[in-house]
Amino acid sequence: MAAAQKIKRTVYVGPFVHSQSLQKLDICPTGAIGVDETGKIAFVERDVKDIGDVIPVTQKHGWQNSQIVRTKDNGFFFPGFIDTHIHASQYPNTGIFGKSTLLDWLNTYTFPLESSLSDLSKARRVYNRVVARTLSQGTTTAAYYATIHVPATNLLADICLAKGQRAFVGRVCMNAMSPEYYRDESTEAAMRSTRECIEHVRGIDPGFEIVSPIITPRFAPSCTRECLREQGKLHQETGIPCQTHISENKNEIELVKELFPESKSYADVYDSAGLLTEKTILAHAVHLTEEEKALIKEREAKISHCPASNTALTSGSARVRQLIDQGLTVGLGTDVSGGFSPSILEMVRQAVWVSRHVAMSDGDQAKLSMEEALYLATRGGAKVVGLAQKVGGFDVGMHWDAQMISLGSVAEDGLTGDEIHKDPVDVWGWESWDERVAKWVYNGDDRNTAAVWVKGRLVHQRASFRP
Ligand SMILES: Nc1nc2[nH]cnc2c(=O)[nH]1
Ligand SMILES: [Zn+2]
Repeated sequence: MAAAQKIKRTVYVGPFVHSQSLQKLDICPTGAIGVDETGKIAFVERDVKDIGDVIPVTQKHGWQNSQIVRTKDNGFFFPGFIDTHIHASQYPNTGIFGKSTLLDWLNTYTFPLESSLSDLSKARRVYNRVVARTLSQGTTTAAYYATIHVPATNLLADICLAKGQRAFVGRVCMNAMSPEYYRDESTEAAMRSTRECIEHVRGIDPGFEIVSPIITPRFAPSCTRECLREQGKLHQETGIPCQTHISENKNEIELVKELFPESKSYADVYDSAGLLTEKTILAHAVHLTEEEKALIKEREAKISHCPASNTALTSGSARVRQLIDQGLTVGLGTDVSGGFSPSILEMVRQAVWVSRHVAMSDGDQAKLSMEEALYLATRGGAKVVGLAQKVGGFDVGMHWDAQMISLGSVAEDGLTGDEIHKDPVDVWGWESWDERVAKWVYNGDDRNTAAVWVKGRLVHQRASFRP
């Protein structure tokens, strides 16, 4: 099923930027990165004397016949973004939430839309669009929620694989507190459907190299105890990762207390079902107690911070700086369509903004820096989805999951080539590299994403750009 595309040995020449650590961006203005036929980084040269002449570099590595791809327009290479929480099925609702909060938002907007994806031709249109759109925004890995429908969920996995996006594809499990028209009939039915989706992915990508299944109990209120336990058993037996929501909204937390009175906390509901492990992604985590944070840390479960969604649904402001300082592993999630944008670059901004609002009440130590937010979008996200050895940075041996950022191009400014050349340094090109990255983070969008690769395969390019 995978579109077999032969990858040419390629040297990516030009500046590159990636996270060295949480606080530190590594900015290399004179780089050349060699990517082999398996899509892995074979070498990283940092000091290319003459960026116009890479023959010495290719000779040094015996790569004379390789393809050369260069940055343009004051651009740079940056690791692909990792969206650790996105509902592919909710894409048509992006931006629609009114004044609702979580529980009425689910009933008003979300369940009717998700239910309509039983229509496979609609699912095909929606899923083709969401995968193409997220790739165009530089998202090379996404942890997707689909719907309860097996054929549509399998189709999402097919589309991710065909378009080359690294993805975790989850069939949503929900056999309780959900509308009659949109729920799993029983635990047995839910488990059967979940297994069918897992086997489908095994059939199209046996090593789960690009697409992986992910066990997806929607959230505690939408699953019976028995259903949670069965999913926990499957998670433990197969080692297939798991994703769910936690502690997003205060009414939701009260509901969990009512539904699971025997549990010490929301986190404990998942823990006692065997669903809290180092392969679990917990979305939101806005209102966790100290005990819950300690439990999540002990289990090494991961957190997807969804700042846009938490603001849109007025769920609250996650103390993300505190979560990180307390040793929890955090990545960013768009949470489309609770979140209003499918762009992780937008989530970088939103994470910074939310932390600044927290800082206005809690003090400056709550602030997340731009460098830290970029780390969460890349290496942090890679840790959350269990791919830290493969993606999120430009280290030798890692996969080439990357985007080429292009700044100040002619088309974006609406200027002609002549006009640009008359005044080439006025808007772009005069700043320090730190400032250039900041200008991209705070002003950039998909027009700056010239090209995107996953495991060395070109998976998106802007119409005006030919590598
Ligand atoms: N944001 C969000 N929270 C949820 N909790 C349960 N389902 C959902 C969902 O679809 N979106
Ligand atoms: Zn969500």
